[in-house]
Amino acid sequence: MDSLWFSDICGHHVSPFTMLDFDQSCHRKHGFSLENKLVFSRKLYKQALTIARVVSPSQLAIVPSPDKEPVDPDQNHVAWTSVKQERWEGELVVQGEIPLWLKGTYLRNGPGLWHIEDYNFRHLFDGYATLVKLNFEDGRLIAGHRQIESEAYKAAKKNKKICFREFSEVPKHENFMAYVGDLSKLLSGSSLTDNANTGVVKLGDGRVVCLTETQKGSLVIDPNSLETLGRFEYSDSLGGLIHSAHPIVTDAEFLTLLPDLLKPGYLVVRMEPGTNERKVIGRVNCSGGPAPGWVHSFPVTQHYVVVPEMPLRYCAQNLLRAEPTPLYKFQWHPQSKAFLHVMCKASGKVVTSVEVPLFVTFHFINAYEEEDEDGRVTSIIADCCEHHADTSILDQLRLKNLRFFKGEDVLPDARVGRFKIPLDGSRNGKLEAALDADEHGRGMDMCSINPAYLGKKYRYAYACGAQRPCHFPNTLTKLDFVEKKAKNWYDEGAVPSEPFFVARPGATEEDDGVVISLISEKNGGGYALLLDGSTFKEIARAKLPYGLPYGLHGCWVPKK
Ligand SMILES: CC1=C[C@H](O/C=C(C)\C=C\C2=C(C)CCCC2(C)C)OC1=O
Ligand SMILES: CC(/C=C/C=O)=C\C=C/O
Ligand SMILES: [Fe+2]
Repeated sequence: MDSLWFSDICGHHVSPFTMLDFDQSCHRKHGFSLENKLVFSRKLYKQALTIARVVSPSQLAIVPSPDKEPVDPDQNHVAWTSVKQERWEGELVVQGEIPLWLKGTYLRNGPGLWHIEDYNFRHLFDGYATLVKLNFEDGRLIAGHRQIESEAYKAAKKNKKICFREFSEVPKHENFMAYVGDLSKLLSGSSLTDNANTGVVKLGDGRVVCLTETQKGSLVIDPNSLETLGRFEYSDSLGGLIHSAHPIVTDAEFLTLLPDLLKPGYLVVRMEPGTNERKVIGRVNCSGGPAPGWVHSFPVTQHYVVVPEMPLRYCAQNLLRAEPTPLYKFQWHPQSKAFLHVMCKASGKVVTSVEVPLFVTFHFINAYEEEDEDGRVTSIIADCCEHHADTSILDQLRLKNLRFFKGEDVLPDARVGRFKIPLDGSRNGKLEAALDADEHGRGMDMCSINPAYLGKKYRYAYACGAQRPCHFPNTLTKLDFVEKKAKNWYDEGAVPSEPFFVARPGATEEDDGVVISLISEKNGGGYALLLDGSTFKEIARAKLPYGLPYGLHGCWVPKK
């Protein structure tokens, strides 16, 4: 029989199993068989064996061993537990119906492996990237996951220690001279990670790239095999080490922001499909603060790029530190104020810079232009998942906080923050909630929209909200900005990842499509979930052979 390198789905130990051994082992230890627990019939075993790719033992150099995962059941939710093996692929049993028009691959990236040997990482964003795929065709679903082979991941496996600077983790130095050497490597960027664990985008030319906040962490992958094909080399000489983790990517262009830490500001750049060269659209100088604000994401309208300047700013001193600070590589500068800058995409001119109330956001949702009756643009609306100008969400995403949940309501409140930016020369913009945050349990993050409405007036967004008490966004929510209402989906104890909207080809209604999410369950299981974009009711789910760790952002690769 083909042998599959499987770890125990219940996280007890790691060893190679045949599929049958795997089942028997589960039965021995837990009193249930894989068949009962995972709705895996013998027939499906056979199917899985023919479809599943055989993984060589050498690919499993790093897998969790039992003593490294927390033993307290309150602390080992599969969402915050390292992925159980390097890779897997197989067909899933579908309950319900996958629409026949849904043809293509949903890819989701995220930090899925949070330890090297005995060393456990501290922050959610530190984990080595795990890429997941859900390939839909003819109502069937083939799923898979695979570790991204970044230099940082390969070096960690080889040397059995962290070798590059991650979000909060820094390689340990043997002595002071090694630390000084590392500082010089930091300036050149060579000590920064290329662990592309944040998102994945499909460029207009079809290339699929995994991304993180470092420019060197732009890695091209094969969307079918999930193999890492190599680094995406930017061929321009714009330099810099970091960029926004969320470029705006359409079939026509790739837009991103390059923060300038030396002369505080941002370059707004554009790359055409089929090229690797970013060209500068324009530059925005910061209006306050010693450094640019963190630009994890930014919004665009049809004619403008909105450059956010958050008071949560990059901090050169914190970048150099060996131990994480409470705000990691950032610092909170309320006195430096918050601004939004609006740049014309065609001319690169900054048409306005307005001061806005202090805010904290990872994710902008969308933006659009408002016009007067003569068709003149009078203002810009920009929506984001806003954390009430409170940076404590960064601390809440430490693994010890995520793993330790005793039922207290500790998730800081968030809302859909709606900015109004006047274009009449006024110096101030407004920030208000777009709807009553109680509609979505005062949790708000990880959003998506119908991509056809990017930069245009839109009505719906999909995001993660909260059913309290909770310590992490635990619902999927559909936001209706016209009715100012939300529809919520909830499964007790489950951690859903970003709801991703895929429009039905030919649809004329904004919400005509499906919403895809991957759910990590409290019993260690997991499933792919499909909701109807309009009713927000479940239309299909498919159980995975084992639950996957939490993931961040995804993209859709339609079948050619
Ligand atoms: C959110 C989110 C952040 C994330 O980031 C990963 C990395 C490696 C970030 C690194 C850095 C900064 C955030 C600030 C500037 C320095 C640098 C070290 C590049 O993944 C996420 O999802
Ligand atoms: C998981 C998350 C942010 C991810 C950034 O990419 C936020 C969760 C709660 O707000
Ligand atoms: Fe993000």
